[in-house]
Amino acid sequence: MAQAYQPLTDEGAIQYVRQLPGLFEQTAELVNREIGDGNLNLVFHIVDQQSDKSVIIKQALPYARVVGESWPLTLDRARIESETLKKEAERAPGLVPKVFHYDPVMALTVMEDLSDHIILRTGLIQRQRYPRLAEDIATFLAHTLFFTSDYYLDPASKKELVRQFINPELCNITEGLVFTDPYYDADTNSFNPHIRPQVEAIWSDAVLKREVATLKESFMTKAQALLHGDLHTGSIMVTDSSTKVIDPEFAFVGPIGFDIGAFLANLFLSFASHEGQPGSITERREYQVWLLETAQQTWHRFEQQFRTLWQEHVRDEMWKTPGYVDQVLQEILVDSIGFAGCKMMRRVIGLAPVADLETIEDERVRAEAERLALHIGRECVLQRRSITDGDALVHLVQSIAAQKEVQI
Ligand SMILES: Nc1ncnc2c1ncn2[C@@H]1O[C@H](COP(=O)(O)OP(=O)(O)O)[C@@H](O)[C@H]1O
Ligand SMILES: CSC[C@H]1O[C@H](OP(=O)(O)O)[C@H](O)[C@@H]1O
Repeated sequence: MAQAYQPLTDEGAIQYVRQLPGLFEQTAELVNREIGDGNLNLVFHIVDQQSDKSVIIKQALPYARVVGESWPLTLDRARIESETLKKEAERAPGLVPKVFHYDPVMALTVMEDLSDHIILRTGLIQRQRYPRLAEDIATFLAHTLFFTSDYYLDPASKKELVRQFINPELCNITEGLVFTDPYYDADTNSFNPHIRPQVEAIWSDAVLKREVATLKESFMTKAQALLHGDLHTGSIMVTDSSTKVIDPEFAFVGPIGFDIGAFLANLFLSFASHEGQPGSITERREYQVWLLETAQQTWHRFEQQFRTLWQEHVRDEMWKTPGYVDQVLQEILVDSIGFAGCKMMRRVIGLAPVADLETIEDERVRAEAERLALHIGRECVLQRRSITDGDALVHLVQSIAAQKEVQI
């Protein structure tokens, strides 16, 4: 075990897992590849060529990988990630990778290798359909969020949970990159020059910015439940029959709608991207229908499961008042749609774009998809309070896409 933090080399990662009890035989022929493709961390894939047994080591760097050493970042995010994965495994068994080992000094987690899965975003770009996706994500959301909220936990345990998952540096990234930088001419922004008029319209839209300001305040103050904190389609790995949620280093106790909104936003970003991805119009339209059905089903099944958990477990007598759960769920839906809107606009205007849009090679074609994403994002923020169910949400997205001239 290392006495001081150091980033692992390829060989160091092999030596590290070799000395951990219970993982590999002494005779194991270990090979290693660094496969990290995210913005922040190192990820090593280590395989025993004799037995085919494999593990993943994820190690935090003391800075944000995408920017470099000029952006220092806490190593505590590795603790947040491993402790969140363990909590999620208790409440949503089978939907997260197993944690084998966590090392606070090396800021690393050794976990189950999910290389038989692919990153959902990649699957969506390839227009794959995942029959279990809506149900599994709804289950993950309903269970992880309900059981870490005041609706279930006693007040002292809930406040201890808030303390355990104080995550100021990672929250600060979201506060900046999601809720502030896209709304002015920030240095961190990076967008397609063909959409500058639409981006400038957003910068000067005071009505929109007041609504985003409200959502930012909710993100910072509404300590409802332990969130994953970054539930985009790059944080979900899938096969036809399995769904796993990875990468909860942005976890903290925040508004329930933030996780739901992140997932919906990324389905809608994929929806917009298929305006510009290659393929016949029929193929693309049919896939867009599947994406919207998945969004609708995710909300529908989340709501049903959350209601069931509420009926069985809600703790406080006042919250058993008839109609209160309906009010709570309506507020969660409105928050989710608002956060979804912000999450869409940040991926078009700000740092850290998404491959769904970036893989559209022709930048004029990409601009059309990006304008649609901005338009959906803006309307989600502005119209969120008038939406009462998943059907109405899907209808909103469809009606925006159906407009011939997309104007912001
Ligand atoms: N448990 C795992 N099994 C297999 N591959 C993984 C696993 N965890 C991460 N990866 C791979 O590493 C990549 C980066 O991981 P991620 O946790 O998203 O890192 P970051 O925090 O830097 O974004 C993922 O996109 C995925 O390809
Ligand atoms: C400088 S961090 C940018 C961006 O990256 C994170 O995503 P991931 O760790 O999955 O790559 C998060 O969404 C941050 O906002």
